[in-house]
Amino acid sequence: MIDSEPAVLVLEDGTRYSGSAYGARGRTLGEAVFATGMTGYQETLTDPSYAGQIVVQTAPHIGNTGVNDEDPESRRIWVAGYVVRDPSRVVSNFRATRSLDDDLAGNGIVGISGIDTRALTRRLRDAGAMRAGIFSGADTALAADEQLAIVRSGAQMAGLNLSAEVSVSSATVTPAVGERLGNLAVLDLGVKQRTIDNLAERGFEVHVLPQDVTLEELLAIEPVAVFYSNGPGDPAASGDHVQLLRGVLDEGLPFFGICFGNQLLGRALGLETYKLPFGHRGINQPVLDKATGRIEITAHNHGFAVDAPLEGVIESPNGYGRLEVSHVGLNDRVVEGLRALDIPAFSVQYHPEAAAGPHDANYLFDRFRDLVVADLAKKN
Ligand SMILES: NC(=O)CC[C@H](N)C(=O)O
Repeated sequence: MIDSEPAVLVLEDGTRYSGSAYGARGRTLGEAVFATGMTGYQETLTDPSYAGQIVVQTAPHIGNTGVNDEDPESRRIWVAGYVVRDPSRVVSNFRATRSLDDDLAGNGIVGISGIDTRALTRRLRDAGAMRAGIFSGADTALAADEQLAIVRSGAQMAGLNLSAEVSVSSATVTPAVGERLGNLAVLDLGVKQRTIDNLAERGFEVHVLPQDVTLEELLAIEPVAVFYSNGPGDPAASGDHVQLLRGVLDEGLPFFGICFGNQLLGRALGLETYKLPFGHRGINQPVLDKATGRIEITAHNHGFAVDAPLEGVIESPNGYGRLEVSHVGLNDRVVEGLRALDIPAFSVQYHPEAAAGPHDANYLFDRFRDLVVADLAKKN
């Protein structure tokens, strides 16, 4: 269903884009960011790392394959708002059970269509990610300066802790596929389904734990290793998760972290994180794996990054021995992975689970399994 009810997107710098209401009607606030994937809108919408963000799709035509029940990465849509150029008028796919417009409306997600997403993306690229609001339905009657004041009263992403919003409230268990290696403690900061699947396929019994779990509760499941997931928010506002991770590392447990998990490993080891001007969001980002010299095309979704020298060995300021940057983003030379040299811990800033593709980085789950197997052999 496409209609022409008016809607407006307002950026905190005062820029306004007029378009049509898409999805639910009303008002929504969030940080405006752009995502460059040509495919995978369902995976984008259901990625918990997008909580608190209004996502702009740079691909102009969205919704062609509708919405199916197999591709979601979590139990619901998490974006705060959705911006597209040209929504598909027809749904054409054998798996589709509904249209994207209906799915957004059903989930209460306020969107806007018919705006110049290319101009908007250039604005966000030049001025940086910023607070924004979408106003439709009765909220279009608000005066422009009133709408702008509402946008400017919204939360800044820097300093925001959103983990409690997205995490499970009680533990869930996914059995290992094939030969069982042992229990894996996964701290759920917004974990994606494909990550759980990949870990289970490597022989882990995957225990997804609430984000406020204590070290004692975590150790009580007798994990052979610990994993920290991706997730929304500013890693600098996640002191409790960093403390928990230091406890895990002090126990000598092998550790793997993805995205938010990479930023928290960096902080646990004593490095700083910082906010990127507009971030990396898409499925076509080149990354160098320094260990092999191989360049991978990878999926990204991050607005913050770890601050560390790209070359050479660093001494952990927190006493965890030597560490190095393992992966480098080739578009802007941003840290995309960390490896500790004296403890069994590593992490990547990007997404080896890579829904909706590409799968170049899938080997990282094997690397984690190998690390745990070696650790178990050493301890036995
Ligand atoms: N996907 C993620 O884990 C994102 C991590 C963090 N919220 C960031 O924006 O950088």
